[in-house]
Amino acid sequence: MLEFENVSKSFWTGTQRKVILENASFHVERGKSMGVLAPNGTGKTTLINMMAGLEKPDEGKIIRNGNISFPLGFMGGVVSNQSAKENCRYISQLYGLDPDYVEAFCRWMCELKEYFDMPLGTYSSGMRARLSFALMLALDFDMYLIDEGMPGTTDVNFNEKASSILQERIATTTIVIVSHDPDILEKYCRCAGVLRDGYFYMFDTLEEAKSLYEYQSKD
Ligand SMILES: Nc1ncnc2c1ncn2[C@@H]1O[C@H](COP(=O)(O)OP(=O)(O)OP(=O)(O)O)[C@@H](O)[C@H]1O
Repeated sequence: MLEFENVSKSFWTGTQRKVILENASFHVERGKSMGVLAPNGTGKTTLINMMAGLEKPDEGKIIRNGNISFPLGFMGGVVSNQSAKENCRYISQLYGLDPDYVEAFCRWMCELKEYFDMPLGTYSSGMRARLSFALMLALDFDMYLIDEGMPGTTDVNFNEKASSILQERIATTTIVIVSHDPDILEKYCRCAGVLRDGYFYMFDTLEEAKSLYEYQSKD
């Protein structure tokens, strides 16, 4: 469903090469949700962006089959001077979905009240995070890409609602979560990888990935 074949990626900072991935090969199977453990600053966002097709590898191939989401938190498609209602209806049309359904789902999910009809420019970062998450769930993807677990919202009700919807979705879709925190992966993932210093190690179970990650973290 998603396959990395000998993928390499690095950034030139002006003084050195920051290596994100060195010749990495792994795949995500349909129905087998995957976690990736990676310390902060090592390339979580870059990896998720490559999975979403937003960032290209320097070398190697990324094969994407099925309907893969944009990364949770990615707000590239929304327009700040328009309301959540207008954005939801517009984006639903781009994906060929019923605008009434997408609007109703997001209105229920994010609990933005009157702000749902006000421009996004008036939202707090938590409100934007809630809208982004609701939109992602409304758009019915085969695979959901999530950077660092749940959105950065302190709204306990929303987090509980979002977490239970995501749990339900696991039965019919595939989720990829990249995080520095093994506890975040626990609830959702059936297999996991570890990314560190450009090397990607894939394991059949989260337990094995955690053992390596925790061992490496002792250094
Ligand atoms: N366009 C770029 N040019 C140069 N360096 C970049 C670029 N994009 C990312 N980097 C660097 O690559 C490294 C990995 O960045 P990335 O955002 O993917 O990591 P991350 O694990 O998601 O980080 P964090 O945990 O801080 O969210 C960082 O050192 C970052 O500064």
